[in-house]
Formats: sequence, C-alpha cells, structure tokens
Amino acid sequence: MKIAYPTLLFDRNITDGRAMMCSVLTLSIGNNQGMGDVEYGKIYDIYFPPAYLRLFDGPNCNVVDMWRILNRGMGNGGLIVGTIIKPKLGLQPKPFGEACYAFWQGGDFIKNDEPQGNQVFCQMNECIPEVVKAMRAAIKETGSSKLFSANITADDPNEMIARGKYVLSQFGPLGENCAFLVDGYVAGGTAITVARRNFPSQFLHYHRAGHGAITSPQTQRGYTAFVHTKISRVIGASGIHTGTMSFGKMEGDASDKNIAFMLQDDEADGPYYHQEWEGMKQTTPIISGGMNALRLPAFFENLGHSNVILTAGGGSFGHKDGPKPGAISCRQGEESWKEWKAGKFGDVSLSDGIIEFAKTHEELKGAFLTFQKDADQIYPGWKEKLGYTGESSVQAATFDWAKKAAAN
Ligand SMILES: O=C(COP(=O)(O)O)[C@H](O)[C@H](O)COP(=O)(O)O
Ligand SMILES: [Mg+2]
Repeated sequence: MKIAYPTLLFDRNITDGRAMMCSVLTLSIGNNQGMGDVEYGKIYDIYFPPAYLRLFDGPNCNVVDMWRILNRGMGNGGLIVGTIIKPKLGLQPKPFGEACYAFWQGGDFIKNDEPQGNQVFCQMNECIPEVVKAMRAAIKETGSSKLFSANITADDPNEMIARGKYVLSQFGPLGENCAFLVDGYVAGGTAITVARRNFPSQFLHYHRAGHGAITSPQTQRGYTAFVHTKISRVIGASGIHTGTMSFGKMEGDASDKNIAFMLQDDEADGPYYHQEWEGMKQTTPIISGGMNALRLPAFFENLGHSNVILTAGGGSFGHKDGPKPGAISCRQGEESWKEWKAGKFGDVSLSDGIIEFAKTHEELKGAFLTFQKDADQIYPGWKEKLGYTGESSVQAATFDWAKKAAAN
C-alpha cells in the first residue's frame, strides 16, 4: 500500500517556519502502528518532495570535513579507520586515555561506546581531559591529525548542550577534531536536532542502538533500516551506522548497499521511490559491528567504494599484536582491496589477492592469525598460502607474540 500525505498537514516550527520530522512521523508512523486490526504494517520506503525536503536542516558536516582535517583533500579521501573503546564496564579515565593513545598510533578515529559518556566510575570531566591529552600526544608523535566522537546523548536537551559545551571547552583549538555521538533511536530525532542546531560545526555521529526492535526483518511492524537511515540524512546526521551489509556480526544483507547509496548520492533509488536530494549534503555510512581487516575487502567490493567510516572494536583491540597493528591491518584491508582492483596481483580471486598482499604486510598477516575463524571462512587455504605448514606452525606464530608481549 502507498500512502500520500499533503505536506501541508505537517506542523512547522513557530520559531523559523521550518519543517519538523516528529510531525511527519506522528502521522506516517503514528497510530497506524497500534491498530488492533492491522496484521502486518511495515514501512519499506518514504519519499520527500524536494521542495518540502529543503525545509529540513540536512547535514552540515560529514566525512568530507574529516578528510580535510586528516589532510586527505576534499574529494575521495577513502576509509576513516576507527575504533570503539571497550570494555564499557569498569574502564576508568586513565586507561581510557591510554587506550586512545595506543589506537591513534595507527588509526584515525575513536568513538565512545554508546553506553559510555559519564559513568560514575569514568566521569566526563576526568575522562575527556585524558582523551585530549592522548590526542595531542598522538598528533605530535605521528604527525597526523586524529578524531574523537564524544557521547553527548541525554534525556534532557540542556544536559546534551552542557556536555557538548564542556567537551568543546576541553578540546579547545582541537574542537574540529571532535564529533558528537547521539544515540538517535533511543533518544529520538529531537536529540539529533538538538545537536544539529546547537553544534552545527561538529560532526554529528548518529548511533542507532535499539533500532533492531523495529527494523529487524523479524518484526511485522515498524520500518526498515533503510527508512530509519534515510530519515537521518533529512534531519542532519553527519554519519550514521549502517551495519555491515552481512559482512559483520549484526543483522544485514548485501543489498543494504542501497542504504549507503541513499545516504551519499544526490539522487538514488529506494525500494519503491526515487529520491532527489537536490544538493543536500551526504550522510556518511559508519560500518561497524564485528568488523576486522579480513572482512573489509569483500565489503568494499560489494559497496563499490571505501569512502566510509569504520569503527572496529574487537577488530582493532582484538588484533593479536595490539591496537596499533590492529588499526594498520584495517587500513591494509582497504589498500589490499584497491591493489587487487587495480590488477596488481594479476587475474586472481579477491581472496587470493588479499593473501598475496598479506605476505608482505605484517599487520594484515597478523589479522589472519588473530581472526582464524573468519580467515577459514573467507580465505580458504590461507594457512598453506601464507606459508604455515600445519596447525602447530600457526600456533607457533601466535605464541611467539604472546611471549614477546609477556616479556614487555
Ligand atoms: O560497539 C559496537 C560494535 O563493536 P565491535 O566492533 O567490537 O563489534 C557498535 O555499537 C555496533 O556496531 C552497533 O551496531 P550497528 O553499527 O549495526 O548499529
Ligand atoms: Mg557499541
């Protein structure tokens, strides 16, 4: 069923006459979802006439700003290699800062895990100064810029603004290197707009914990991840989690690349509607959830490009040699895919091309030894091809490192 609403039905702001998404959703999702006689009521697509679309804020910054900050130009800057600081339970400010410092030796971007922000054992006013200290040191030592996404999600807009102001006061001249994370499904679109309007110069990082309750293919009502994600661009998210399109641990499908096209292109096809964005800036896909270097090449091949943000928690900190090689291995996941695509390894399959690259790149090779289950699945025969002549030689390679780490 298709339902068309005259856009005049939707409320406008009294302050500036602009459109408001909550009014659109009150009608279009609305009471329909609670009707007793509705058996199946899932929303698969949503379309905004361009004249009405322009009444929404749209994004103010996105990955293009990150590329600029990282000195990669403004055009085709490629993968932002990121991670998530874990564990979320019990980690205190100092070790939090140390974890940031360690990852930034090889990576670009770190986000608070969504349940972190101001836990009693890791308060923002102690933790953020550690992050800033780590960032300053990492920039100085590596000569590259770094990015951090601070969780400002809260029930109360005043609390969100207070958090944002506090964080910016600590980052000072590094303010641009700081994104704000808002958990936009649980806190709602209003929280996204609070951040978009109060902090228009910060990258607005839309995390979507909980969305599966309504977007999962298992549910018969609600709306799809496609609809949820598309709305995030309209209301101004700079980047939003898009899952891993079946290449990670979260629910998803290879065809979810349509979600990325709808976020990044100036016009794109949804399952039912063709949307013209008429110059509204792109929202950058953030790929996350069980990702590691080994899973990236096929992900990029399916998507067709690597202009996305990666946040790999386990994929970085779980790497057998630690977070720096973990981060570098993810970057090599991108490089190896690009080289394979450019024909550098001849006419070989993607997985053989990546194995070829790993032979001369320790960090990616280390990812094979770390994520062996993935390696077995995605890269059949990897052990022999990388020169491990049996189970014991694989174990020896891993064991060597364990000994080194213990000695350090
Ligand atoms: O903490 C993680 C992933 O950690 P890890 O990299 O260790 O698996 C994120 O919250 C999920 O990506 C959310 O899922 P989605 O990105 O699908 O919204
Ligand atoms: Mg998380």
